[in-house]
Amino acid sequence: MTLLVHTRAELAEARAGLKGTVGVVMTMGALHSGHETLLRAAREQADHVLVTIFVNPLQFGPNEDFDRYPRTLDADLEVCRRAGADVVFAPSVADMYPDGQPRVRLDPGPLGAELEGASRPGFFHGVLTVVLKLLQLTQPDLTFFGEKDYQQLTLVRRMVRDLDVPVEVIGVPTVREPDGLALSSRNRYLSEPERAAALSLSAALRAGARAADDGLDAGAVLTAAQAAFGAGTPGARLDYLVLTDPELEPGPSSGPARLVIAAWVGATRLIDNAAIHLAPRP
Ligand SMILES: Nc1ncnc2c1ncn2[C@@H]1O[C@H](COP(=O)(O)OP(=O)(O)OP(=O)(O)O)[C@@H](O)[C@H]1O
Ligand SMILES: CC(C)(CO)[C@@H](O)C(=O)[O-]
Ligand code: BAL
Repeated sequence: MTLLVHTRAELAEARAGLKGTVGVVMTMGALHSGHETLLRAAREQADHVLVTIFVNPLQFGPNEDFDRYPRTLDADLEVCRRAGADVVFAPSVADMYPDGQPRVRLDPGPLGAELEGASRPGFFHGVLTVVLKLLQLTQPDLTFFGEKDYQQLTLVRRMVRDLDVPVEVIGVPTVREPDGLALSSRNRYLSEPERAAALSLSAALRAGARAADDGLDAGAVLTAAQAAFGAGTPGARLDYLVLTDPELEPGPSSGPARLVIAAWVGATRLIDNAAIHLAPRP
């Protein structure tokens, strides 16, 4: 049985009833198979699964999609039930921020101003603040984050390490549509032609990974990825396409690397990333 709770008091009571290890999956709802994979990973690795569903106003910029973000609680509960979640915590904004917007917010450090943080100022302050609050409220042993939001996963890991938060962060590989598009709640915004244009992101990542597998160097990997992006169905506008090391520090010239991409498709901003293995330099 899946118990739905809305308030802190209800959550505290439900949490006290969970004996054994607890895995928490944080979401903004509009659940899809990517979320379901996180829930199933939690189901396998923890005795109990607690899901949070909260569209966090703190991480949205003034011109972003907070108001229009899909809210589909009934369908989300069905997904949670199917995946065997024990508790769903779906607070209101007033439940989460009873004193209004918090004046104290977590500083994500320099990486918080790069990539997603450069395009969405204040985004990671809002994300890390709500993640820490939800960790405090739910007290998990394990918490699961998708690699699709790779910079978010990296910063959550860093926060947990830097602030000694007693939880294990588990990264879950990106779930994709058969044609390569990374599942994302924002895919719901896409029209049919935009859906076709959105494939430019994953095509760029695939081309970059192929170039690295062929032994090409970092510069050529990036060039191959840019060319594949440009050759996709018109309609996607690149925000960034960057080759970094696995910690999102500036690009390595050999060994493990990460190709990260963000693009606008119409009014929708999508992100994706892939692991790249650069050949050893001669
Ligand atoms: N395709 C996916 N594969 C694996 N994990 C995912 C995928 N999509 C989302 N997640 C993870 O689910 C968690 C909740 O994400 P969220 O509710 O923001 O969904 P989303 O699809 O990323 O939404 P949005 O479209 O707003 O970015 C995050 O840890 C996120 O990385
Ligand atoms: C981690 C999160 C639930 C915080 O609001 C959100 O950023 C998300 O869904 O990835
Ligand atoms: N999926 C990460 C949360 C956000 O884009 O707002």
